[in-house]
Amino acid sequence: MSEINSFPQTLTIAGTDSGGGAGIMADMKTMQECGAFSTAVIVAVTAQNTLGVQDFQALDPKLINEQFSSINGDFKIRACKTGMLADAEHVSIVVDNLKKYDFGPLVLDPVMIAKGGAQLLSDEGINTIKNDLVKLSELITPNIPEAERLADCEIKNKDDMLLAAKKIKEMGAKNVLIKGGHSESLEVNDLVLLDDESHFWMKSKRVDTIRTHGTGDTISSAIVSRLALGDDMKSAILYGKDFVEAAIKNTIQVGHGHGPLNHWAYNAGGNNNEI
Ligand SMILES: Nc1ncnc2c1ncn2[C@@H]1O[C@H](COP(=O)(O)OP(=O)(O)O)[C@@H](O)[C@H]1O
Ligand SMILES: Cc1ncc(COP(=O)(O)OP(=O)(O)O)c(N)n1
Repeated sequence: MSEINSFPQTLTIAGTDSGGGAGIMADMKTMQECGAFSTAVIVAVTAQNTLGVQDFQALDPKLINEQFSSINGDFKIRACKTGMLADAEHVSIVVDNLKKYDFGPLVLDPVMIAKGGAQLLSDEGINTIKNDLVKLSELITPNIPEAERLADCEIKNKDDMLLAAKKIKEMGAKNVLIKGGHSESLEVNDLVLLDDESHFWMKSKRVDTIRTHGTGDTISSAIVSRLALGDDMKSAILYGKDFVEAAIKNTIQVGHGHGPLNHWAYNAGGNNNEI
């Protein structure tokens, strides 16, 4: 007889996206495709579609604490991630619960601003992430504007990215992935700075599309899933990059704006990596 909770289980702590493309919705679709059973603590609810974020509200702290308790009381979570955390109070609630329960390695996706421009984390919330949450993370995955904010520097080229990654690692993150999707170049360069201070670049061709809603959620969730399945950090990150690349390349036509990714593509054999 198989043991209860032997199946790889993950947790996403984030906000919902009514449009289905980002946040907890993208996380759970990705985790499903990557072979993990996903659970979720909802921190905030957004009214959102591919055109932008129309409204959002963070949940009552008591209900957030109860969700953590419910998950801890029944499942064996092997790896977890955070996404949209709204404000300083909610970041602190998450920090307290991550200290209280063992949910395995944490991948911190420091979501700040959605592609449509909506601010999903207050300025105070950014400070609380820097002071209290970064040090709990096994991996932090900022995009370029988020890395600039965390490291308090401007990123104009690959040297700047490496400098920022080193500064963020000094804040207490074990491993750092700076995603290059927001650069101007025809090539997308993601930087990985590992625990042992070594670093490498993940290079891919920029796909000419506006359908990139939820790219950050998708790569971080694929990484979390692979960690839960037993991969080491480097293998999990490389897998995450392949997964998101396939999901961006194989566009699906949904919505009028920044459309969602194709989360089926990787398993359908959709990533022919030419570079
Ligand atoms: N147009 C694109 N073509 C190819 N890869 C992309 C593109 N946009 C983003 N990516 C990749 O998607 C992942 C998420 O990157 P990014 O968009 O920078 O993060 P976020 O969604 O958090 O803003 C990274 O691996 C990045 O290289
Ligand atoms: C609820 C929620 N969480 C996160 C995001 C941001 O997702 P991201 O992967 O950075 O993609 P964009 O929204 O920037 O396209 C979100 N929008 N909503």
